[in-house]
Amino acid sequence: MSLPVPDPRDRLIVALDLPSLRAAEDIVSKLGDTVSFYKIGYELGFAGGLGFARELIGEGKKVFIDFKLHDIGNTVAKGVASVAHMGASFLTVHAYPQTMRAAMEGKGASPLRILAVTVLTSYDEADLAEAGYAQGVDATVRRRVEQAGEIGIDGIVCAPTDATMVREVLGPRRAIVTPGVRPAGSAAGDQKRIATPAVAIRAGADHLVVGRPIVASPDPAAAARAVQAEIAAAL
Ligand SMILES: O=C(O)c1cc(=O)[nH]c(=O)n1[C@@H]1O[C@H](COP(=O)(O)O)[C@@H](O)[C@H]1O
Repeated sequence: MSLPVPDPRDRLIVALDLPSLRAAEDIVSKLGDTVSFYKIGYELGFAGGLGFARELIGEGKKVFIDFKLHDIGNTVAKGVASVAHMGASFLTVHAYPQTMRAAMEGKGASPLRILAVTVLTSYDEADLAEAGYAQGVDATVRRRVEQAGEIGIDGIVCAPTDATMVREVLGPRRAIVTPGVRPAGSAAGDQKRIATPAVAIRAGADHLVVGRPIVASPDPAAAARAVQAEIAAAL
């Protein structure tokens, strides 16, 4: 059995990393029907964005809550249950076995999909070593994906540069979501393990998360359409 093929528009997830509801409403209205899937993380989430997430869901948009949960199992499971009640489509947790198990238990029979974050795209070998990990990026990602697969996780968040290996280890049935996506010529910012939309799709990503190259663009809708066109051409 393989994954249901996402609607092509749902392959692009726009990260609403914005400081206020007003800024988020402005971008969502500029993006209009072009974008169907939004990610809400720390910045907007802690600025009233969870109510906005419910509004987006009410308007038929899909919402990815990206709070990268990691806590004791009971706290994770109950937090996940609350996100499931919101009607969100995706939620991130860090790929620690206890945390992943608790999250899968907490979502119950809801359609919420739990995504496990392997090694952040802003980390390179030196960052991982500084954080006390003896293994390098590849080995850490591989081990976490193996564990996520054993636990029966719904999907993985990884760098586009890891996606080929992740697909091999994970098999065809679970989702791969890649941030760290940069259209040719756009600034990397703090991202270290990046690739273009076409490379991410060809490596096996199901969904791409793009923030600044779209939300900080003078024409966000044109920037989103350009990413979607590159995705469509690479499929
Ligand atoms: O879980 C995530 O979405 C995530 C994981 C990761 O490893 N790297 C990463 O950049 N992200 C998120 O993806 C988005 C990328 O935003 P831009 O770098 O502006 O495109 C941000 O909202 C990050 O929080």
